[in-house]
Amino acid sequence: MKIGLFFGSFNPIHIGHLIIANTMAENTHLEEVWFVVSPQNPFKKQKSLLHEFDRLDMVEKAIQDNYKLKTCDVEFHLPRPSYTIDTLTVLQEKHPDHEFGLIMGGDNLSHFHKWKNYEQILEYFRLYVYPRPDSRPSDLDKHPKVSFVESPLMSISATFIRKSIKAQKSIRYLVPESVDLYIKEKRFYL
Ligand SMILES: Nc1ncnc2c1ncn2[C@@H]1O[C@H](COP(=O)(O)OP(=O)(O)OP(=O)(O)O)[C@@H](O)[C@H]1O
Ligand SMILES: O=C(O)c1ccc[n+]([C@@H]2O[C@H](COP(=O)([O-])O)[C@@H](O)[C@H]2O)c1
Repeated sequence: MKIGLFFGSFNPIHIGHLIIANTMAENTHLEEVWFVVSPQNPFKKQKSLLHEFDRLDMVEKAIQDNYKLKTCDVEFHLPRPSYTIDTLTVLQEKHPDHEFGLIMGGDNLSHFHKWKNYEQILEYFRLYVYPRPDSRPSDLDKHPKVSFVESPLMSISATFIRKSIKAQKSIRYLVPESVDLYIKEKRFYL
């Protein structure tokens, strides 16, 4: 099976992530998209980073009615910070029959040359990139293993959502209703 691995902090998951995952599942050869929740991005040190279990719960609530979308908590059991090459090695060993590709936003492609063993990732895995406003052009834009999936640009970010919650503003429509209710119930990001 062809699986797209969508790595992220998802702090919290928002409709941008869901549109990206669905676009990839519908418009590429990928048959399923797995949301791989990362406990700790090597480049991000955030005070407002929720526990990984809470972020995973929100992803589960957001994707429950779409059979092509799944969650993956493999990085919960791996050393921190979460280096993608190590996770890919573990996943490929666990699932030798699956063909994995990586899904990311254009902002992550611009910084991809700083990732651990990025050349090795590109040797073995295809990258499916969703364009993001203000992403800087990258030398990898035309790499044979990199495919841009053309789709409408979205300015939405988890940072904007966290700021809105702190400022007591509604985040209705920016996240699925189930996630909005859960954030309110748990008083996250206040
Ligand atoms: N609006 C968007 N357009 C394109 N890609 C996006 C968008 N939002 C998130 N992504 C991509 O989704 C993946 C996970 O992103 P992440 O969980 O960091 O969300 P974020 O909104 O960028 O969060 P934050 O604002 O906290 O940095 C990354 O590959 C990121 O590039
Ligand atoms: O492996 C690396 O060197 C590396 C460097 C930066 C980011 N990543 C991963 O990229 C994913 C996107 O992170 P984020 O926080 O932008 O959602 C997340 O899974 C990180 O662990 C991985």
